[in-house]
Amino acid sequence: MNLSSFGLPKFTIFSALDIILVAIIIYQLYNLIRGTIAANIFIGLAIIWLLYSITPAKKMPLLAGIFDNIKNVGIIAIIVLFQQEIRRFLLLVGKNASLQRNKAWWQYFFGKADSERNNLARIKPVIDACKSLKETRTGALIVFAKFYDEQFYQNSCEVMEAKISKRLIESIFQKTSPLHDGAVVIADNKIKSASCILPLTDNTDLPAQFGLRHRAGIGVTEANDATAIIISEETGQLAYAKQGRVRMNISFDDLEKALNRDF
Ligand SMILES: Nc1ncnc2c1ncn2[C@@H]1O[C@H](COP(=O)(O)OP(=O)(O)OP(=O)(O)O)[C@@H](O)[C@H]1O
Repeated sequence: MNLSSFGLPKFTIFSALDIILVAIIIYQLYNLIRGTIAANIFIGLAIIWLLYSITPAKKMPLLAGIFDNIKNVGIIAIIVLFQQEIRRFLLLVGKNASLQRNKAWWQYFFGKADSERNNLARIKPVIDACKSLKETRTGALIVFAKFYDEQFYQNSCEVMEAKISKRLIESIFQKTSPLHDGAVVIADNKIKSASCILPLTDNTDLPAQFGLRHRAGIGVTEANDATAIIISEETGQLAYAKQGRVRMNISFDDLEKALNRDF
């Protein structure tokens, strides 16, 4: 029996592909906004759209008129409101695709062990530095950027282009260092910059004890394809931020796993 005999469109390989691709896009969008302020905006827009679709235009012309006007500027409003999410989504699609391809080629030619060793070489000094910063209760903010967006970082940072080393990270965050205020950004196997002023998150659901350092650490992961380690000067605790969400009091084992997975 043919589905089209019921008046349904014919199901082809392209229909399956269509459904799979739309499902992937919806899943990625859901992942991008889950737990962030954008999720609340999305719910707000969905409520307005629902009200618009159930408002009887002839019986309630004033309300319908307002919704009509909102609809007319809708696409521009969506672009403005979700600017950061759209940017992250496009970065994810573009840059991740090429990074993954490079990783796959690297592993194909040089083997998995080599690429893991390479990963450890950049993660270990950072974890060792975090251990010592935690012990001495030195506040720190370390950002791992998958893609170093020069425009985004360099306006507010001191350019470093230095080898990743435990002692360098420790000395940057010493209170007497001129570079200790702000964040260190790691990308492309290097400490790219220090003393970076990052955008703060607008999230209102964060714990009261989260000050500017934590807000900047979370904010950068909302605006960019990046993760961040935040070491609290007050408590010495480590937090790990990713896609606008934060894991508090993370252990060093979990931190290593997270960095291995995300970076
Ligand atoms: N926009 C920003 N980008 C990067 N770093 C920032 C930014 N704003 C503040 N900081 C850093 O955070 C420090 C102040 O941290 P604050 O005490 O407000 O944060 P906190 O989240 O409570 O952390 P802590 O637990 O370490 O006190 C500043 O000295 C500066 O180094």
